[in-house]
Amino acid sequence: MSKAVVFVTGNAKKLEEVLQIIGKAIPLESRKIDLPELQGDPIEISKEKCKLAAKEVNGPVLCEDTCLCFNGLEGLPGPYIKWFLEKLKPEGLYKLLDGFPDKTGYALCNFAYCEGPGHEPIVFVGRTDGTIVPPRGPRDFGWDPVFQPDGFDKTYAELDKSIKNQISHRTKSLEKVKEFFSQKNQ
Ligand SMILES: O=c1nc[nH]c2c1ncn2[C@H]1C[C@H](O)[C@@H](COP(=O)(O)OP(=O)(O)OP(=O)(O)O)O1
Ligand SMILES: [Mg+2]
Repeated sequence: MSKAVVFVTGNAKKLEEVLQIIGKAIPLESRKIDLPELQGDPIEISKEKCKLAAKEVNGPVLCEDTCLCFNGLEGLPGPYIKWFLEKLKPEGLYKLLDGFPDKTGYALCNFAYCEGPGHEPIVFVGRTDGTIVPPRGPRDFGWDPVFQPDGFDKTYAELDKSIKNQISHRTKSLEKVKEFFSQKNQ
């Protein structure tokens, strides 16, 4: 019998969304562990984060790392968005682009799956393109108020949760995770 997969995150809002998106497609347990904020290439970060999670849990784990990338800033803040958001708040994120005419950007979610300690993680990339705008909408989840996905006139924060969950970076990554598990369990 295969062991349950543990989704490791320290972020309750992330967990909430993951459970909404994944439904019953993958039976998940969750574990609240604050994994280190690594630096470098986003794919490498999610792999290393997942290895650390697998070590902590000593079994199969999923985790993800989320980036918000500004095209005008060559992809920054990217994986460092957590600290930028914490210090600058949503207003400051938009102001960062003062002097940069290109306000486009993208949200990136890299899920990683690791079978257990010593195994190489597999990464599933999900990306949603959009524009960085002055903050609008509820403040309950991260940088949602400043990200307006392409094709919508509302920010992630203003959109119905069900709409965000149809088009988000997280959903696109999880579609690939679901596909992987459905093949694996055949
Ligand atoms: O859909 C999202 N909409 C808005 N904001 C979001 C979203 N997803 C993550 N975020 C925020 C949380 C954190 O400030 C940063 C990502 O950093 P990231 O390290 O991946 O998340 P975290 O440290 O909160 O949780 P974890 O324990 O899973 O690493 O962007
Ligand atoms: Mg983190």
